[in-house]
Amino acid sequence: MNIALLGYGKMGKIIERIAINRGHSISFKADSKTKHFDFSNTDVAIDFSLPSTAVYNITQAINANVPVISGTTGWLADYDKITEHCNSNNGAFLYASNFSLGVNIFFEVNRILGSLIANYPDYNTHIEEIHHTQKLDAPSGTAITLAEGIINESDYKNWTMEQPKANEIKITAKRIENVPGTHSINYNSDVDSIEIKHTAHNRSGFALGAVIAAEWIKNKKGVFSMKDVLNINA
Ligand SMILES: NC(=O)C1=CN([C@@H]2O[C@H](COP(=O)(O)OP(=O)(O)OC[C@H]3O[C@@H](n4cnc5c(N)ncnc54)[C@H](O)[C@@H]3O)[C@@H](O)[C@H]2O)C=CC1
Ligand SMILES: O=C(O)C1=N[C@H](C(=O)O)C[C@H](O)C1
Repeated sequence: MNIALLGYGKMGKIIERIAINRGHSISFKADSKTKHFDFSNTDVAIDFSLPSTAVYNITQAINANVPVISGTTGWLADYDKITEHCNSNNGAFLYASNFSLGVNIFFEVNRILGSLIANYPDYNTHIEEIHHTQKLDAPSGTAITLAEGIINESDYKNWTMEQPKANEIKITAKRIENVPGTHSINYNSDVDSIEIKHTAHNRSGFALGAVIAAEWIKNKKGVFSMKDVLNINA
């Protein structure tokens, strides 16, 4: 399969290596200097770029009738606009805040724990994410997905990075040199605490998940998530 890399930074380079190891070719690589995207020899596009460029990149791929997956975070205010554009053009699009298998399992554990603790209001909920210092957005897309997972199972209505109100989940974002991505959810009461945590040791898990998603979406139409790729029905 021929893959276009929309974004050739830390993630784009690892995706290239894993895609080639799995027998794929790179049709073109776009970075901040690329003026024109030539999708003529592309089966699937993979966008890992910047919060400010993801919407443009995804739109270009959809307009060229090329299935596109995006791992770029920090642009989700436009998610509904993109899914409408995809559906009205009979395109194929998949966004995941985190492509790693481990985090997608973690999302399910988070959801189940959130639904269990929802019955016990003595526990205070706190999400913490830690990333490298080059990260442009905060909180991380993964932390937002984790918060939404808990909100869907409980009386929480929102997340915040400020002082939380009673129905808000507090998210703390820390930036530390070279950390690929660590997420933990802590439930704390006066008598005990429960914590679940996912630690990425490097970026290969994200990149492998993105290539697997690209292989999966080829020849499909619609808007998808990693639940579809990994066949998670929980
Ligand atoms: N969903 C997931 O599993 C993961 C998501 N991410 C997200 O992916 C994004 C990229 O992460 P990194 O590769 O670490 O960042 P990076 O800063 O290393 O790379 C971004 C690349 O985008 C390029 N770029 C800038 N303008 C562009 C344009 N108009 N078109 C195409 N490319 C352009 C830059 O030249 C740079 O090479 C971030 O939003 C990050 O949060 C990162 C890791 C995993
Ligand atoms: O910017 C990163 O590096 C990462 N971004 C994603 C996010 O915002 O959740 C996924 C991963 O944690 C690495």
